[in-house]
Amino acid sequence: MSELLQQLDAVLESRKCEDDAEKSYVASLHKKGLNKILEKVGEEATETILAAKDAQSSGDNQDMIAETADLWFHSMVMLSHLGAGSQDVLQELGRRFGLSGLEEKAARSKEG
Ligand SMILES: N=c1c2ncn([C@@H]3O[C@H](COP(=O)(O)OP(=O)(O)OP(=O)(O)O)[C@@H](O)[C@H]3O)c2ncn1[C@@H]1O[C@H](COP(=O)(O)O)[C@@H](O)[C@H]1O
Repeated sequence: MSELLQQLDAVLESRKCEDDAEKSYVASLHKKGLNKILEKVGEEATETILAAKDAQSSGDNQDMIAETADLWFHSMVMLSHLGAGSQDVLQELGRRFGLSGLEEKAARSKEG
């Protein structure tokens, strides 16, 4: 699965050199710039929340899964636009793996 994210990262990166925004959605986002990309991330986050509420009442997860894919994808475009990638996020999740969220929070408040 991480291989798929890596492949998608490479495609997103290559779209920075694609001049024809008519041919590529990702190139069009890179060209419009960070504000447009962030607008899409916010829009997809809202759509994911609404789809999750619908999934709870209908018992059908399909739309929620599709909206989450849109959110992940646009977040990956954001990372790529700023010179980061999904592997950086996976590394951070790996670092946190097995570390209880409550323990981590308690350690943070002791530090502060
Ligand atoms: N995974 C995706 C992906 N997911 C969603 N989308 C596009 O995201 C767009 C925005 O979704 P919306 O539901 O908001 O659609 P919309 O209302 O038409 O969008 P706006 O007019 O508001 O911009 C749609 O056009 C979707 O097709 C994606 N576009 C591309 N990819 C991947 O990125 C690769 C490169 O894409 P291109 O750069 O277009 O070749 C593709 O091969 C795919 O692997």
